[in-house]
Amino acid sequence: MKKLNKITVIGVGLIGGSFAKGLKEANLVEQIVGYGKTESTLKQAVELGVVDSYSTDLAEAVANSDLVFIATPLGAMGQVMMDMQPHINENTVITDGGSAKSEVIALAEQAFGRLPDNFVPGHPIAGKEKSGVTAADGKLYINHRVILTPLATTNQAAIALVTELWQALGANVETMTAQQHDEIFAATSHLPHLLAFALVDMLNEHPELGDVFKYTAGGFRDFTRIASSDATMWRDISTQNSIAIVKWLQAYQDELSNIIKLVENKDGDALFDIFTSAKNARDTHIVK
Ligand SMILES: NC(=O)c1ccc[n+]([C@@H]2O[C@H](COP(=O)([O-])OP(=O)(O)OC[C@H]3O[C@@H](n4cnc5c(N)ncnc54)[C@H](O)[C@@H]3O)[C@@H](O)[C@H]2O)c1
Ligand SMILES: O=C(O)C(=O)C[C@]1(C(=O)O)C=C[C@@H](O)C=C1
Repeated sequence: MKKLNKITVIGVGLIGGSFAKGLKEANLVEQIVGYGKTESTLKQAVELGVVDSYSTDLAEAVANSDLVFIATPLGAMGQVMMDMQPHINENTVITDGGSAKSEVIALAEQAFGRLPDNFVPGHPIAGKEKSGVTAADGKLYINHRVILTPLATTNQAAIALVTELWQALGANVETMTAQQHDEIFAATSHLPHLLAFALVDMLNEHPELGDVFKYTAGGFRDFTRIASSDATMWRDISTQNSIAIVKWLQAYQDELSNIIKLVENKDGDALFDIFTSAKNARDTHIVK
């Protein structure tokens, strides 16, 4: 692809930093500028070679940018877009990396008065339980999906540019509606994170178990790695995608209620069928 002049990353943490670092490593942009809340983080981003420079002035950071990537926690995106709106050039493509999409689209409509044709909502399906610029990794997106949720009015050239950039980072880009996205990722990503947080919190709240974490092993570690994820990020996802998340939490509660009954009744055959069906599904679709 043609080398771009300037990209601005707002929120230079794990997701924004990995995007910037990957593009720098691929030598696809003349200048990547970081903007964020904390100047020390931005300085560190330059020192780590994640961005070329930074600005603490949003107007300066977005001026004449080819593309602005918003990678703050979801709860900060509405204000960021409002603050950015008076300064952004109408040819600048705007995209984001937020983990829930319908609310971001509604916030963009509010901030800009109408949804900008150059706004391409997105979500990389890659990450880790670590956050911050020190966790940024230019290879994070290789062989991972990126979901774009453009609207019928979204500019095709803007979609093409965002697609090309993600592909240059090694990602596989797919498109769906924001509603489909929020439903699917409530089930496959948001639900497991809430379950992991709930399990660790529950055991932590039972002092009668003593030093219970001392006795955890691989199974617990695998199940709960994501309970080390950032609390701000997951608070914002839970509140912005609450309807879909509640639906899937309730479905899980129903499944658990059924399993409780089967365990109480020592119904080994029914439990065996559930475990076999789950193992087959996981072995077929996930474990390669
Ligand atoms: N962590 C993951 O696994 C993952 C995966 C996919 C998408 N996401 C999404 O990406 C976004 C960023 O997540 P992350 O894991 O990179 O978080 P992070 O904490 O690593 O980075 C967020 C950055 O945003 C900055 N920031 C916070 N408020 C700001 C504000 N008001 N203005 C400017 N900068 C601000 C922080 O200082 C930090 O540098 C979130 O919306 C999250 O839902 C995260
Ligand atoms: O691998 C992890 O640690 C992640 O949490 C990444 C993960 C997920 O797989 O659910 C988490 C949230 C995102 O929005 C996308 C990806």
